[in-house]
Amino acid sequence: MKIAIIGTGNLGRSIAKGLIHNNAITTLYLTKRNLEDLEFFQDYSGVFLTADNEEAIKKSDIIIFAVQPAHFTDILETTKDLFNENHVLISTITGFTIDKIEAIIGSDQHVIRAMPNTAIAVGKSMTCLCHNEKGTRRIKVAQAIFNRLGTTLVIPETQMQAATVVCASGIAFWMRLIRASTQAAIQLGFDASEAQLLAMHTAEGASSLLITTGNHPEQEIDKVTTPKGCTIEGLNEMEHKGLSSSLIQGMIASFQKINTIKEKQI
Ligand SMILES: NC(=O)C1=CN([C@@H]2O[C@H](COP(=O)(O)OP(=O)(O)OC[C@H]3O[C@@H](n4cnc5c(N)ncnc54)[C@H](OP(=O)(O)O)[C@@H]3O)[C@@H](O)[C@H]2O)C=CC1
Ligand SMILES: O=C(O)[C@@H]1CCC=N1
Repeated sequence: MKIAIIGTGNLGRSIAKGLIHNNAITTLYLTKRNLEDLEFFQDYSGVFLTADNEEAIKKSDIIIFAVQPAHFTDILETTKDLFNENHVLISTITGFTIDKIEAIIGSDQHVIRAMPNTAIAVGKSMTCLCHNEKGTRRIKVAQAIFNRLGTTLVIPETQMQAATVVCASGIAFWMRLIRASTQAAIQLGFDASEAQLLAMHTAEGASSLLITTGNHPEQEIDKVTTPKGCTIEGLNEMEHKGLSSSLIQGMIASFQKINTIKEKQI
C-alpha cells in the first residue's frame, strides 16, 4: 500500500511505527514542516520524509491526515485539487466533521474519519472509524489497514467524540491507573522497575482475560474475591473512596471538554 501521513507528530509517528513494523506499506511518505525529529525513520526502506504535502499526496493512494485541527483547513484548501478517484482520505483529526471536510473538498472523495490511539505504535490500537457516503466503498480498505495495527469498530459519526474520550484519551487514563498501581506496589516493598512490571502485566492479563473469554469484568472479579479475603477488602475500600465514580466523572468531563473545543477551535 502506498500511504502518506500528513503531519507526522505524536500520533503520526505512532501510526508510522505500526505500519513499518507490521510490513503494511510499499511506500510511506511522512510529512511535517520541520523534519529533524523524523530522522529515525530514514533508515527504513520505502519510507520518505518530506515537507512537501503535495509530493506525498501525488505519490500515495491512502492519505492519513494527523495534523492539529487548526492546521487542517489550510492543508485541505491547498491540496484539494490533487485528490483523485484512487485516493482514500483518512482523517484522524479530533472534532473535524465529515460535513466540514466536504465543505472544503466536495462530496466526491472517499472520506474516512479514524480515531486510533497511540498504542498503534505497537499494533494494539482500538480504532473507531466512520465514513462519508462515498467512503462506504473504501471502509474495508481502512479497516484492513487499522486491523493490522489493532482492532477496529465502525461507528456512526455522532459517536466519534465519545470514541475519542474512551479510546484516544483512554490511553492516558489507563496509564494513570497503571502508575497508581505501580506506586502502591513500591509502597508494598517492590523496587520501582519490579513494581511497574507487576502493574503492567497484571493490567495486560486482566484485559486479555476479558478479550479471550468474552466475560463481564464482574464474572472475573467473582473468581478472585475470597469471602472475607483481601481482594474484596481492597475493592470495597477503593469504591468507598470513589474509584469507579472518579473514572466515570473524569471521562464525562473529558467529553464535555471535547465538545467545547469543537465549538471554539474548528
Ligand atoms: N495524540 C493522540 O493520542 C491522538 C491525536 N489525535 C488527533 O491527531 C491529530 C494530531 O495529534 P498529535 O499527533 O498529538 O499532534 P502533534 O502536534 O504532535 O502533530 C501534528 C504535526 O503536524 C505537523 N504539521 C503542522 N502543520 C503542518 C503542515 N502544514 N504540513 C505538514 N505537517 C504539519 C507538525 O509538525 P511541524 O510543526 O514540524 O510541521 C506536528 O508534528 C490531532 O488533530 C489530534 O486531535 C487523534 C487521536 C489520538
Ligand atoms: O487530548 C486531546 O485533546 C487529543 C484528542 C485525543 C488525544 N489527544
